[in-house]
Amino acid sequence: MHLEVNNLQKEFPTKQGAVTALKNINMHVETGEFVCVIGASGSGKSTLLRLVAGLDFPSSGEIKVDQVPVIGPGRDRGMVFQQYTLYPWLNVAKNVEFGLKLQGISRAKRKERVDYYLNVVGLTQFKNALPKALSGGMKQRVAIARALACEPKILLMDEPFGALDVQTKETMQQFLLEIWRRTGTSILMITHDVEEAVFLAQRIYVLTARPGTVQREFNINLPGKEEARSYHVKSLPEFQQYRETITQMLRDNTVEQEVMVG
Ligand SMILES: Nc1ncnc2c1ncn2[C@@H]1O[C@H](COP(=O)(O)OP(=O)(O)OP(=O)(O)O)[C@@H](O)[C@H]1O
Repeated sequence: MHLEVNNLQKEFPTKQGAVTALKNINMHVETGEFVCVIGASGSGKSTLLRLVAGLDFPSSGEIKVDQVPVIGPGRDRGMVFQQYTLYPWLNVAKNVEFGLKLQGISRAKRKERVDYYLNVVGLTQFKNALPKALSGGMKQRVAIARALACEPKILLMDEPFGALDVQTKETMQQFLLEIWRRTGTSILMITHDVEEAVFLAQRIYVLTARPGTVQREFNINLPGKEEARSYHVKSLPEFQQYRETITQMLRDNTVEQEVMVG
């Protein structure tokens, strides 16, 4: 899998004139990589992910997955959003199965995949439950299983843990790392949480705000990449260093914006 974003630009027409949400964005994700995009509010993170997902079109530039230009949504890219997007009237298993049905996959194969991915996310016992009976973290695990079940080339995640409480969020981050290792899936994730990005990603793109441009790319080298990484990593000086550098970068950005507006 090779995802590339070349000279991407996105403008939105408004009554006050065009707003440039993204400008000259270049980035890539390779097979099995975990990449985060971080930026302050308004830096165009969601816009970027929507473009990669094919839910909107760039004003210029292009996005390719394995050399094929993105011209709309496709099963090569799985999406997980911040808000739980489960069908409330379908039970957990049927939610996971939904996309497979649309793909015309046979009943036997569907059952096999649903069972497999429910096991991956640890929700086998809840397969007959309706979403309303699940906690926020569990709902998000169903959403991840649903996206993985379609076996996309890359998982696109838009602040997937943004609506969860701190405790659940930490559990889900650890859990996502385990899934990533187990399935070898490639992940492109948007977040505004520096600690989350440094903990999860192998590489981080930091965006500036208005217009969103890539300010810097970081390779995150922390111990425990191969084996299960634990939260102890957060107390390492290297971790703190990454966190402080990126936080400062975002802060400077925000201050510049405020000065410009003021
Ligand atoms: N449909 C739209 N029409 C006009 N402007 C838009 C539209 N969508 C986004 N924008 C503008 O583009 C910029 C980037 O928005 P976007 O939501 O992608 O940022 P973000 O980094 O995801 O922000 P947040 O973290 O607050 O969600 C903002 O200035 C926003 O106002």
